[in-house]
Amino acid sequence: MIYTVTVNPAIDYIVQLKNLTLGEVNRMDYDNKLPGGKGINVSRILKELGHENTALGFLGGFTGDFVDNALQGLGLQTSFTRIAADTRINVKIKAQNETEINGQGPAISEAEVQAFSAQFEQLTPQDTVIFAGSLVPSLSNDFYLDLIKIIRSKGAQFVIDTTGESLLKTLPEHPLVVKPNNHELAELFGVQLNSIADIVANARKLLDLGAQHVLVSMAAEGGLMVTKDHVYRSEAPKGTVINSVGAGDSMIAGFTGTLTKTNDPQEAFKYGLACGSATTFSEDLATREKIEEILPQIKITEWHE
Ligand SMILES: Nc1ncnc2c1ncn2[C@@H]1O[C@H](COP(=O)(O)OP(=O)(O)OP(=O)(O)O)[C@@H](O)[C@H]1O
Ligand SMILES: O=P(O)(O)OC[C@@]1(O)O[C@H](CO)[C@@H](O)[C@@H]1O
Repeated sequence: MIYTVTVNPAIDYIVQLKNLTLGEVNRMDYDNKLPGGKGINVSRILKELGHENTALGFLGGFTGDFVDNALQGLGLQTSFTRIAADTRINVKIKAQNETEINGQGPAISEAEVQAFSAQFEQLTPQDTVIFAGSLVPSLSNDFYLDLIKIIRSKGAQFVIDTTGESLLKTLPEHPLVVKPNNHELAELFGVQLNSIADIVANARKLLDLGAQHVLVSMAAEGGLMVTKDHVYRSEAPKGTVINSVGAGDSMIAGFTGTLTKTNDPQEAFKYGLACGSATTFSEDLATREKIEEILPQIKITEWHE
């Protein structure tokens, strides 16, 4: 079973207007509320692809009820821990350009954390846990790492989509895959990445530090997969960009779902790329139909120095 963990879910409040003028009263042309949070997005794409999964995390208040109902409506399997405080609302403004205003997230009590963490005792070596998204301020920076240690003690795999020090700390526990984008990779090692060779050299550092597979996403430039013996590259298919929210989550879902099913990293990379682009070309997250439309356009080649 694949589990996704969204510690800090959200209602993604999508607001569309032609022009946003700061300091003025602006009127929306269109708005929509979607269940959001990176792990939840991963779960939604996994489900589209037919990979059985359960979404875990914390939900509270009327906003938490909204997210829960929306996920039930989508037919997602969930096991969220209820909390007293309200789940956050993240504002996504689509005007001349895209602006996101994400909430910090609710406080989570020690008892709520205990109830959540107890679920990890049931894991088996057949399970994979995907952590994605920010922590809430009341949790320690080692929250993911402590859970990862439990996961590894059960022989299960984990995937983590985070950045900076929080990512580096998890590498000795051998994540199945990590997926920084090229900017995050540069920041992680305090370097400038001026060429594919630079990106590959720094992605290799993540392998050396313990990651089993490294993907580097490069938005409209496509992506790279770096393994011990090979580097694969793909351009991104061309299309009209409608929504960039969730492209990275979709890539993680496509890659991890396919890898755990087929054990074929190249096939998994292909699905990851197709899911990322399919979401970019959709209003909400990609549907299976859109992913299947994009899949034949993905061409992976081996990259050599
Ligand atoms: N403009 C685009 N055109 C085509 N494909 C895209 C585009 N943007 C993203 N993708 C696809 O989605 C993948 C993931 O996107 P990106 O590199 O933006 O991840 P990210 O920075 O984690 O995204 P986000 O945080 O916005 O979800 C890319 O590797 C690419 O395959
Ligand atoms: O604040 P975080 O947890 O880093 O990111 C949360 C978020 O921006 O990520 C998703 C897109 O990747 C959205 O659904 C959600 O609002």
